[in-house]
Amino acid sequence: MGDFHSLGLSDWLVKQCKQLGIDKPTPVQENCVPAILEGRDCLGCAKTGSGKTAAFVLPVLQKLSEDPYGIFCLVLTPTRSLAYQIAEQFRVLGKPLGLKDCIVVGGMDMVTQALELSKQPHVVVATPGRLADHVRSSNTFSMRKIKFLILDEADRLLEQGCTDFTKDLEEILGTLPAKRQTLLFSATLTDTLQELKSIAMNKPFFWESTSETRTVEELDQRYILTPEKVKDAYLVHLIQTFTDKHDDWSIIIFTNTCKNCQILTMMLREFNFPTISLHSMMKQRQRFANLAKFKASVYKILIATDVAARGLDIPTVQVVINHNTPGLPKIYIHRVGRTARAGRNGVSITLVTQYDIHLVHSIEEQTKTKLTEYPVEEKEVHKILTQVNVTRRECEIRLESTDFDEKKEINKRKQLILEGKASPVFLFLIKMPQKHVKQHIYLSGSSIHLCFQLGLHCHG
Ligand SMILES: Nc1ncnc2c1ncn2[C@@H]1O[C@H](COP(=O)(O)OP(=O)(O)OP(=O)(O)O)[C@@H](O)[C@H]1O
Repeated sequence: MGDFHSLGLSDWLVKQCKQLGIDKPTPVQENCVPAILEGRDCLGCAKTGSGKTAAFVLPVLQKLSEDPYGIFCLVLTPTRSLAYQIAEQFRVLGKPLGLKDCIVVGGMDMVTQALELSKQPHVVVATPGRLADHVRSSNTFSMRKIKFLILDEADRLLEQGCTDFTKDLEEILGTLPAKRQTLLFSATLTDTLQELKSIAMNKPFFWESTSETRTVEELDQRYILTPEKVKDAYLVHLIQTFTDKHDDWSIIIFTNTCKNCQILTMMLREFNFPTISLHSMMKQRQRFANLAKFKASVYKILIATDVAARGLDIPTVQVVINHNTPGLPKIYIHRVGRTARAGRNGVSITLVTQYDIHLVHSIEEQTKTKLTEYPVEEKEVHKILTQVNVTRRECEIRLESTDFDEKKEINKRKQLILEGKASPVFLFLIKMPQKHVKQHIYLSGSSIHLCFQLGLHCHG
């Protein structure tokens, strides 16, 4: 393996890498950096935690230093926290350049962002929805001269999942010059490869790690077979044993819904575990604050939905627990990839019910790895079973007495509006005094819909 000089990077960049403890290029960097410096489009598919971010940040900074102007590079990424993380890498590695960056994500003030965009930053890191909003509503910035378009977690950006980015992407792509370099990176590219190839203009350089397995060797992948009703007791037991043995470990627990995330957080706190949550029903500032506290190890346990499954780079995370078995192997790959990063060791434990066994089989098939059983003293789990289940029930009741479900309903409506499926001028919410009845006045264009909502059911 060569060094960063031999890839064609300048002294100042090599020095910056050294300062970050990055001495030798990883295979994805070794292969993609020279191709990008040559001016080629690039598709890079490498395992989680293998340094894909620097594989695009370094050549972009090199080119930027040769001809600095704004806006030089646009990076698109599916989640807000990832946008901040990528911008941070640009900022740190590009410090000697006096790099100006701008982060454009939802949940933050649009006017401030518009102002920053108008100052022509060198690099814009954005989530597609919010950037498309700016493209539609503002003419104070131009991306007509960008040299680089980067899609990080490219397969997620291009797939048509619950958050469908394709419309926003089309809008953004329409404002970019045809002559540019397009770089696409992910740990799971193959599904959408054809689509990705058609987005890249030049004949792209394609690099995929040759390893047989899709997950890293340093990751010890385990499962626990458990009936649904005993899951939480296993979870509490696992955390107890990990925290008894290790002071400096952080744990990420993935679960399937925002509500479950909230309930598990409340429940683990009842057991005095320093727990914090991250999900899409939280305000953006709260999400950042929680993530920062977790990164700083103020809280050792993060309970998250898949909003945190991709890209997050937190070196202290030693354990990933899947409270539910992911339905798609690629979600599994990204989730467990939050540990065992950059050559470190890590453990993942997936709680599997009898209904999920087929999911484990398809995960094993895709990752080309066999999950092994995690040994647990069942007697210990049974000792805490009743206490755990009662605590969970209490937390559920406590959550029901808050406006959590109502917020969910409002978020759903906002999403519909954003997707253009409803186009209200305003959305008013009036709370009725009765315990379970809420009245929503909902102005859609010129017509007013009065929705009475009973619990979760909306009759409008
Ligand atoms: N050449 C290197 N040597 C050592 N560490 C590195 C090197 N390049 C990057 N790193 C570090 O490795 C960690 C993981 O890098 P990065 O977040 O870019 O991974 P990734 O491949 O994008 O993972 P994911 O697919 O999960 O997003 C980071 O902390 C980064 O600073």
